[in-house]
Formats: sequence, structure tokens, C-alpha cells
Amino acid sequence: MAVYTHLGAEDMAALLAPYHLGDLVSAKGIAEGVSNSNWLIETARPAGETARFILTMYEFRIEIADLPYFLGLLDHLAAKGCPVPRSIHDDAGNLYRVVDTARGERALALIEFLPGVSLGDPTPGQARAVGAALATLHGAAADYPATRANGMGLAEWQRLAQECGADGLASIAPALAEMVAEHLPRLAAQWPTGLQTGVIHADLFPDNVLMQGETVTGLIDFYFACNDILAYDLAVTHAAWCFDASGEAFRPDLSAALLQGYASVRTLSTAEQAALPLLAQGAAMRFAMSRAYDWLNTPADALVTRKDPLAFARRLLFYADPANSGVFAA
Ligand SMILES: Nc1ncnc2c1ncn2[C@@H]1O[C@H](COP(=O)(O)OP(=O)(O)O)[C@@H](O)[C@H]1O
Ligand SMILES: N[C@@H](CCOP(=O)(O)O)C(=O)O
Repeated sequence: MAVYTHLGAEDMAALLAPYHLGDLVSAKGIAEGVSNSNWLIETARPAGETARFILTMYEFRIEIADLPYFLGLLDHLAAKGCPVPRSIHDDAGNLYRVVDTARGERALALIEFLPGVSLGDPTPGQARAVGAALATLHGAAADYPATRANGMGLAEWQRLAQECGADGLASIAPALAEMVAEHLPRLAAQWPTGLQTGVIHADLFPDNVLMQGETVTGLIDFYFACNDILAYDLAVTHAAWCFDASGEAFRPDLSAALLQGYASVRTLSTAEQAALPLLAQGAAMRFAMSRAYDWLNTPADALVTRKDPLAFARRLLFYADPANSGVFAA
């Protein structure tokens, strides 16, 4: 569960007062998520109707200076018809506020609540819709004027691996330390340059997509969004969607559907197509490293479920295996 900061009812009402959303009816901590504390807020307007919002308190890995990029991107994409939550501005027009909490100063923001559920076991039709939504997002963000470097790029994988240390990685599993020692230097040496860049989501896992049937109703959690290789975003999404829940078994049906969905909106260049196996290995390394770091460093009192780094170590080995080089063939 991700609620790092505990807020009483009075604190919550005071935090929400500058938004003039009506009377606070309920504020429920949301179990999902890793990086932030999230609450589902319900308010009652004077006329009696209720409204729902998501209140996010930024806990770690997010620089306050980046919030205008993330929240402005939501408004930019929503204005273009993408299914992303609009940001709710306070009565002074601020996109976010900084408040004092028992854990120190924290930034918080309110966004629209969107309907839909995130999927544990997607179908090919749903994977196709997600691929198309990702490509649509890439197109809609093409004229977003702000830029942000990828803070979770190759240099950060290397830093996280160093912070964990070979012994730390081996304490999770010896195979994890071996995988990093073998593949991280190779990825650094071979990482592609010259591919088309743009705004990417960079974390489009099933828990960051809300769906109703085969319709994408919400793309959420843009807090790793940045400017980087567009095809890398497809590779991240592929690594996140195209394996079964154990992380062991590749799902060719989901893979084909996701890639078809993406290609139905944006055509990959030959160079992008050729780079996908390597980009997917990088995507797997990125999540193996952030999960390994969290595994070793999550505070004992955080109500948060640690995620398994080995699931992504196995995906990296899958993508690196020449026997699987046909996965991304056009
Ligand atoms: N706009 C939204 N509409 C509906 N539910 C949301 C929205 N934003 C977040 N949530 C819910 O909150 C959970 C955690 O939000 P998320 O932004 O993914 O947090 P974290 O960055 O900690 O992963 C999501 O899995 C979803 O259930
Ligand atoms: N999707 C990542 C975790 C990133 O945290 P999030 O809860 O902000 O999406 C993973 O699965 O490792």
C-alpha cells in the first residue's frame, strides 16, 4: 500500500480548503502505487452532488521543480482528447501546493478522478487498445513545449546498481547480481542514438492504465514522463504488459496485439523496429534496478508492497536471448 504520510480528518480538510471543492465526505488512502501517497477524495457540493478527486502527496523520486512539467502535460494531453486526468488548480491558480506534514515539507496536487479499472490479466484486445493509446499520446504530446530529461535513464540504472552494490543485489538473488554484471555494461556500450525522441510516459504498466472493457479510460501516473526515445516507451510498455503475472511466461498474443495497436497509429521506422530488442532489455534493466533499490531501501514503516526485481531480470534475459529475436519482427 502506498500511503507514506498519515493525515487526520482536520489536516485533510485544511489541505483541501484552497480548492473550494465542497464539503469533505471521505478521504481514503489508495492501496496501489509505490512512489506517492494517494487518497481518493469525495466531496459534496452545496447542491448535494458528490465529486471525486485524487489527492497525491509526492514522497520520493519526484522533484517539485518537475511538477509543472508533469501536471502541465496532463492538461495538454486532456485538451487534445487523451484519456488523462486534468489537474485541479487551487483558488490562486496553483497547479500544486507545498505543505508541512509530520514527515516534513511535501508537495501535493489534486487531479480528476477517472473511471475504469486497472487489469491484472489483460486480453489481446485490451493490449491492442493500450498500444494505440500510447502512440496517440506520443502524437498528442509532440507539441508540448516543456522538456525534461529522463531521470531514470541509463546513468540512473548504473547509479542504482552501484548503490545496491553487488552484495546487495546478491542478497536478493545471486542471479540478479550476475545479470547486472553481465548486461549493464553491454547495454551502456550498445545503447542506441539517433532514434526519434519526444515526450514519453516511461512507466505505462497495467496499474497505470484504467480500462472499461477494451476502452482505455485513463492513462495515469505521469511522474516519470520525460523526453526520450519514443520507441523506448513502447519497449517499456511491452516489458510491462506482455508477460504473465509471474514474469516467467512471455505472452506472444499480447505482444502481437500491443505492437499492432501502436503501429495502427504511429509507424515505427526501420531503425526503431531494429532497436526494439535492445530497448526492451534496457526497459527491463530499468525496472529491475529501481525495484532492487526499493527492495533494499523501503522504510520499514511504509505501508507499501515491494515489487519483485527478479520478474524484470528474467524479462531482460528473455529479450537478450537470440532465440527470441523475432518477438519484435514487423
Ligand atoms: N486520476 C485517477 N483516477 C482514478 N484513479 C486514480 C487516478 N490516479 C490514481 N488513481 C489510483 O491511484 C493509484 C495510485 O496512483 P499512481 O499515480 O499510480 O501512484 P504511484 O505514483 O504511487 O504509483 C492508481 O493505481 C489508481 O488506482
Ligand atoms: N511501475 C514500476 C513502479 C513505479 O512505481 P509507480 O507505482 O509509480 O508506477 C514497477 O512496476 O516497478
